[in-house]
Amino acid sequence: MASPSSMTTTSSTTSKLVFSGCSTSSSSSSSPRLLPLTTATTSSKCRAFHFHRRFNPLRHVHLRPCKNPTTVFAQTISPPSFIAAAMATEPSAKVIDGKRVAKEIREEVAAGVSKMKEALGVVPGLAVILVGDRKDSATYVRNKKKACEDAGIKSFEACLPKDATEEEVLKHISSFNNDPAVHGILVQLPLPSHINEQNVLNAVCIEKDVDGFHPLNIGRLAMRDREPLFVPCTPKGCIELLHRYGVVIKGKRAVVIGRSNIVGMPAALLLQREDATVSVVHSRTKNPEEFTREADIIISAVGQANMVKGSWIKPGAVIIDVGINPVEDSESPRGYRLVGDVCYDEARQIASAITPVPGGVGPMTIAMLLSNTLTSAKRIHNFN
Ligand SMILES: Nc1nc2c(c(=O)[nH]1)N[C@@H](CN(C=O)c1ccc(C(=O)N[C@@H](CCC(=O)O)C(=O)O)cc1)CN2
Repeated sequence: MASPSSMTTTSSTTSKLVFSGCSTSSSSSSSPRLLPLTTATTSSKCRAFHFHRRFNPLRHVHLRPCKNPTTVFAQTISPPSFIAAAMATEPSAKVIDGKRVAKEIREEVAAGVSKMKEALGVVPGLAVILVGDRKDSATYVRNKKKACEDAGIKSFEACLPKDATEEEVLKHISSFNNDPAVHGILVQLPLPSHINEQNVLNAVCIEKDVDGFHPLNIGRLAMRDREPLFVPCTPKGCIELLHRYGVVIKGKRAVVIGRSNIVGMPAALLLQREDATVSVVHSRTKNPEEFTREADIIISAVGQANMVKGSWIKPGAVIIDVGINPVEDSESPRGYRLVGDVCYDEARQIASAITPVPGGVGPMTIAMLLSNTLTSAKRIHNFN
């Protein structure tokens, strides 16, 4: 299991590079793992997309009930078991394309923004506060600004030096709280260590808290029959991917790996609100693989490259990999490449569906931010 210090949500591209292989066996991570015949047969039979019939973007997959009476499985035509054994060396999980879904959402938001502008003459506005000179944070803020521009959302920015005081940050928040052109406010995390994150997040007015990190919004997320005004963007993006790919959550066993405030904790709350039975695995969990192996749905958000091995995964599970970890790669022009928390090559042979890194959950974070900003503007202006 990851050490406590590495149990962060996503590691940055500026953080230390690591070598991290997949399998603990002698085979390399890039070579296909040969599954035993029994595993291969099981996984091809119950390659379990748990589809809603109502909406299914994977139209080429035939839907038919599995022998398990409680679940609907999607299957391609079942091959004889000897073919299944041969196929077991090929990756067969469906790739959940977050980049494509995020683009769709951004287009939906752009359409909503122009509708609002036409009807009311109001343009939604998002204010971003960036403190310090972390390269990764600066890139995320730049990408958020560009995404706003593309969707027709006005963006406001306050860039403060790394030695800015907490009072200065609070002053900017207060000014955005009082600005009627601003409908959403976010403070890019992490903040420099001398600034108290809690004080800062508490200062954002909850009606503009598009990151959903205000304790009142998180508290409502945790309570039954209460509705938060906003849900944090990355976990919301994870659930949106499951919905858009027709994965049934209700009644399923889910494991969230990592308990950060930004991803793990709210992801667990969201899954619970969707009627999953949820376990949270963290740095102090003994034998995390035993919990993970029971899960129909895995959301991993620890920031530890290739931590979740193929042997941790139940055949047919759906995997949402939130980790973005740089690993040394001399063949890449940047000298590194990004990998997730889950050993992708191994997982693709066992899971029924998986998000890639990059191009999975990452792009959804910004798409959900735009969506939350439009929702906020609509609520403030009472526009449906
Ligand atoms: N105030 C916030 N701070 C942070 C959040 C957040 O939601 N609110 N999340 C992360 C960083 N983040 C957005 O802020 C973010 C992370 C990753 C991506 C993304 O698109 N990743 C790409 C890969 C990018 C690359 O090549 O480097 C991907 O996974 O495909 C977008 C936004 C921490 N801080």
